[in-house]
Amino acid sequence: MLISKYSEPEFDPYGDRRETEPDPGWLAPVAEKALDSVLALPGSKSLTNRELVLAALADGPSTLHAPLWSRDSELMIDALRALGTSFERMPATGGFGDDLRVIPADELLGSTTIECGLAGTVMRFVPPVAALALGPTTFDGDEGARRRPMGGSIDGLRALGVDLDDDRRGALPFTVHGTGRIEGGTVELDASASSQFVSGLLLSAARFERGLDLRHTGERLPSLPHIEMTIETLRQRGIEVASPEPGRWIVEPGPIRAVDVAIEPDLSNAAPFLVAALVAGGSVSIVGWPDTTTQVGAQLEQLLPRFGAIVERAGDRLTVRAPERTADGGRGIRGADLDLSEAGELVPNLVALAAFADGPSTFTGIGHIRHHETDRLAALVAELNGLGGDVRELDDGLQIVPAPLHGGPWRAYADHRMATTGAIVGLGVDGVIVDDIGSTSKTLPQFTALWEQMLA
Ligand SMILES: O=C(O)C1=C[C@@H](OP(=O)(O)O)[C@@H](O)[C@H](O)C1
Ligand SMILES: C=C(OP(=O)(O)O)C(=O)O
Repeated sequence: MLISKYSEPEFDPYGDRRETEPDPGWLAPVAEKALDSVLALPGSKSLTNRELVLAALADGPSTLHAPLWSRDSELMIDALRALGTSFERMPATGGFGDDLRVIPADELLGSTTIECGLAGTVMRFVPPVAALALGPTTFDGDEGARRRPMGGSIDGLRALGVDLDDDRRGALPFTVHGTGRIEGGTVELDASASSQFVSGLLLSAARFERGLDLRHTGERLPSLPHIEMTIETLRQRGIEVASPEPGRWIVEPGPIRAVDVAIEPDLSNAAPFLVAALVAGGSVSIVGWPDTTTQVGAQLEQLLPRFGAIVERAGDRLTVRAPERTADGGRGIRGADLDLSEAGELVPNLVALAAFADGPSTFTGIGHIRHHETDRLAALVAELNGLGGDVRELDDGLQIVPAPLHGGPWRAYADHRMATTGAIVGLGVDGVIVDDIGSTSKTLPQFTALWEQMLA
């Protein structure tokens, strides 16, 4: 933009109000009674954004039933549209919004800029698609997104012969100079900072001339279930994928079949509601819980009993009940020592649960969540300790010693899961004010409405 000496400052309709009326934040409601709630949840972010990419690369139009409509999925739609994909919204057949028909481009075209927001799935899954497009595509995102590691994706594409400019070396913003084709072949990359480096390459790999033989070289690999999810979505579209040994994946080249898919509810977004049953007492049920799934949120069924929860499955309904109250009126929540390397995205909500337990908890295997929407280890320590908590950061985890908490401000750091964690703490502690509950729009724009429904 050319700014001349005489230009007026850009008109900001909220400018004055922001100065005089600072956002008061969201006063988290305290649970006044035991819960008895049955909830349905919108579609999975991880499934929606994988299916969007695969549908855009497929050999014909695909329909997504009950996809997630949220900031992350809409950024993915915008990104793929910018590369030439067409989308048609269709009346819902269930779920929380329209269905979506995805019509692949005849030829993917770059010469565009893609806004990733704070979405890891957009910044790591779309660059290979941009390399398959003709022309340069520049990627950028929120301030927080520029702090998220991109080295795995960038190095992986470079090793495949793709030309990229990354002035900030391994971080946004960067430009992919797409030539319309990727030769493919053997690649090594270190995905210890994020499994999404692997998923991003696997999702596009069937469109590489020689497919992909990918090896992870780092010492640890977080969020394995998310890689399993990627493999499963590829297989559903007729792609041959093998994993002959841990940390190695082979994708054969070939057409990506156009299929209609129903998106499962987001089981990781079930976490705050299910945890609420233990903090408030009573029970919370989620309907539409799939029989089998690759979503890591399904592990809540095994994880919550470690804290004393009673979990039942009846048909498509998962119910979590609080344990018996203790003789002195305590919640009866137990502390738990857990390796959460597979389930990093559940950590913030489980930390809130551990803060109300009757003994300490230690969560390990989660150093990589320092690179999520914010440094989640530092953020959880700062916010809980700010309310009187006793949380300590470990090399690759957290130790949570329950302590009496008091009300006060809770910063979300633009992180949806920090915001929902503040809501959980606020159920049990009067006066918790979340500064940015709107950040839940990243994956669950209906969060406050569902929270109120749960408490009604
Ligand atoms: O592929 C995905 O859909 C995701 C992978 C995981 O990322 P990391 O491997 O970076 O933890 C997870 O935490 C994130 O919420 C979603
Ligand atoms: C880490 C997360 O998101 P992203 O897909 O942006 O990595 C998350 O949702 O917890």
